[in-house]
Amino acid sequence: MSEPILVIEGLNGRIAGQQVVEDVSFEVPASGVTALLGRNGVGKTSTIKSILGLIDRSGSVRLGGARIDRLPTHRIVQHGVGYVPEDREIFGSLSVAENLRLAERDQRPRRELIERLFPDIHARRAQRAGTLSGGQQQMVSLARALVNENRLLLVDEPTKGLAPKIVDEVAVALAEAAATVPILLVEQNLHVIRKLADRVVVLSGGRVVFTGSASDLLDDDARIQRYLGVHDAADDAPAAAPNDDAPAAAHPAAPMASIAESTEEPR
Ligand SMILES: Nc1ncnc2c1ncn2[C@@H]1O[C@H](COP(=O)(O)OP(=O)(O)OP(=O)(O)O)[C@@H](O)[C@H]1O
Repeated sequence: MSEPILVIEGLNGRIAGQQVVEDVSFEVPASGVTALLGRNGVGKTSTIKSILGLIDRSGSVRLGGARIDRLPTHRIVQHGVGYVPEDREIFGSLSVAENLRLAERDQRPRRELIERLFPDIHARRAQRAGTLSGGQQQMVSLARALVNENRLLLVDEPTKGLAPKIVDEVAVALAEAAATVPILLVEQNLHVIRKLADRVVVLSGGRVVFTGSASDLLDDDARIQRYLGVHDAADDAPAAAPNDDAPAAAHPAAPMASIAESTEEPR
C-alpha cells in the first residue's frame, strides 16, 4: 500500500485561548475520500483549520512525508493543499470567471477539467457569483480548488444547507474530484458519506474516538448512534424535500440522514 498523503500526530488547536483540538492523530491515504465526522461542535472545522495553520496549533503534520506544521497557510497551500471552506466564501460581487481566475496559481490551470466537471458553472461564467444558488456557489467553491493541481483537498461540509437533489449533484462532483486527488471531507450527511467515503475518522470533544473503514462505522447502527447520535436511515425516503436550490441561504438537510445537533458525548 502506498504511503499516506497526510500524517497527523498529536495535533492541538486553540481558538481564543480555548483548546478545541486535543492530541488528534490520524492518517489520510493517498487516494479516495477520508471522512472526518462527529456531532456539531466537536472540532472538525478546527481540525481542518489547524492543518492549514488558520488557527493557533501545535503537533506534527506531514504532507507526503514533509513537515508542514510550522509553515504559514499560504506556503501550505503552495505545497498542494486545496481548501474548500465551510460556507463557500466566494466573492459575491465578482463573476464566476473572476472567482476562478483569482484562485489560479498553477502555470497551466485546469480550465478544461472545470468545464467538464461543472458545465452549468462554465455556462454562467459571466454571472455575478452572489446571484447564484447555494448549490451553484458550492460548485464554484469546489471548482476554485480543483483548478490547481493539488496533492490533497480539504473540503468542509460541502452539502450543508442544500436541497437533496443538489446534495446528490455535489456528491457526484466530489466523486469525480476524488478520482484526481485524495480528499479529507467533513460531512454531516450519511448518504453522502456512504457514497463517497472509504475511511472515516470520528471526533468527539476535540479528540479522535474512532478510525476505520467507512463500512466499519456505517454497517454498525450501534456505532452510528453512539458516535454520531443518529440512526442511519439510508433506505428511508426524506419526509419532505425542499423545493429547489434557488436560495443561497440554508435549507435544512434531511434530518434523518444527518448527524444530530446534540452535543452529548458518546458514552
Ligand atoms: N471563532 C470561535 N471563537 C470561539 N470558539 C470557537 C470559534 N470557532 C469555533 N469555536 C468552538 O470550537 C469548538 C469546535 O468548533 P468547530 O467549528 O471546529 O466544530 P465542528 O465539529 O466543525 O462543528 P459543526 O459541525 O457545527 O460545524 C466548538 O466548541 C466551538 O464553539
